[in-house]
Amino acid sequence: MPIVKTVSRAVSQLLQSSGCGCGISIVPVRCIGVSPRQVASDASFHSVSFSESDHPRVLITGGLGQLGVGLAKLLRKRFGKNNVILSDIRKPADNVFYSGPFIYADILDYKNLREIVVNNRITWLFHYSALLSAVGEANVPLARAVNITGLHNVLDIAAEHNLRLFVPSTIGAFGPTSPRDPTPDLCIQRPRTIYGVSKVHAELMGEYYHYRYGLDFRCLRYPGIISADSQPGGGTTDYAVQIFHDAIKTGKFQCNLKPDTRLPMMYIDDCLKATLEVMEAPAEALSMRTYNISAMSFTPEELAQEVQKHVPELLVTYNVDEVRQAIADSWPMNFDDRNARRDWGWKHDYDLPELVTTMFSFLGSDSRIAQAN
Ligand SMILES: NC(=O)c1ccc[n+]([C@@H]2O[C@H](COP(=O)([O-])OP(=O)(O)OC[C@H]3O[C@@H](n4cnc5c(N)ncnc54)[C@H](O)[C@@H]3O)[C@@H](O)[C@H]2O)c1
Ligand SMILES: C[C@@H](O)[C@H](N)C(=O)O
Repeated sequence: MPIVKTVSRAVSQLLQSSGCGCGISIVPVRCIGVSPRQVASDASFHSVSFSESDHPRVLITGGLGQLGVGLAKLLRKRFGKNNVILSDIRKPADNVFYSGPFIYADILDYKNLREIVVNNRITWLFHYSALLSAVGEANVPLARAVNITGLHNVLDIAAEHNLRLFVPSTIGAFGPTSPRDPTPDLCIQRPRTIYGVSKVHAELMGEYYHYRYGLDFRCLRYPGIISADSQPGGGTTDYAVQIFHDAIKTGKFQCNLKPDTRLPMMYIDDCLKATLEVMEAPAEALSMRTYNISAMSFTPEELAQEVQKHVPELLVTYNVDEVRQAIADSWPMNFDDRNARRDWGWKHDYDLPELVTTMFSFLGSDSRIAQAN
């Protein structure tokens, strides 16, 4: 394949001329600053860098989903509004459009993505575009394209332009043969969904690019994320957001998982805090490039009991969705995140009671069932 040949030629040229002390048999590939889609002749063109003291120039892909708008808000507070560009293939709501830079970016369009990175002098990329677990099973070809081909585009552009790259992984990157209670960082990963397979692929490709091309790849495996002001995009853990809306609007909630299905979960503020922290962590602190992060773990029954402390009238019934249940039954019940806590000081703020109180105060406790009826 021509690309492979070009890269290997470039690599051997570099090995001969760089004077970096790399041996041929055991290659410390961090010395090799060649990106996979870039020939050696224009490598120097991309070596233009910015002062270390500058704020990063950030691009978020797939930014109009459950997590991206909150991430943009957090990063804009830290780095300045105009240093953070939100992007997606969907049309943004007015409040999002007017809150800071927004741009159309289809991650399947390699040239367009590269143009955005170049024209905006992007230095950090948060790659949020994905099809989640349940919608992925409903459209495998699209999930494969977005989650795998899209990731390849992002990886190549990040390597080529020397970006720091964050790609989220998930509890869904584990499967029925993984230890489930708790699930450590390093263990068997044989997920049975296209979503999970694509996320294991992302973890491995990101780490490979890190060791092979020196890409500054960072990855967290998120639990199911719970947020008040954004809707989940078609996952297995969506019930844990929907229950709050239904409790307030109708006082009735039909859960699509069995009452005793235990899954790791996290409030969005903790998730976004961890994301910024791992991106800001000094490289020397990171003994790994992919970390589990954990906060709490509960079943639908336990969540319903906590919600009923705020809305005692809430009626919960169960109508199990076989696809989602099978997925949930293959996922971790508890996540072991000791490495994140040790390496870069990860610490969550929200346990189940604080999560539920915060969700209700956000959603407006005075609009609860009593008023809705
Ligand atoms: N929300 C969670 O509970 C959770 C948990 C673990 C991991 N994650 C990961 O975090 C990331 C963000 O999750 P989310 O919940 O915001 O997802 P989401 O499904 O809500 O949003 C994904 C976004 O990707 C966009 N997208 C789809 N195809 C695209 C394309 N071709 N080009 C550009 N954008 C495209 C969609 O328009 C959508 O806005 C994902 O990678 C997801 O796997 C999320
Ligand atoms: C867990 C996570 O990856 C997502 N919320 C899903 O259920 O698919």
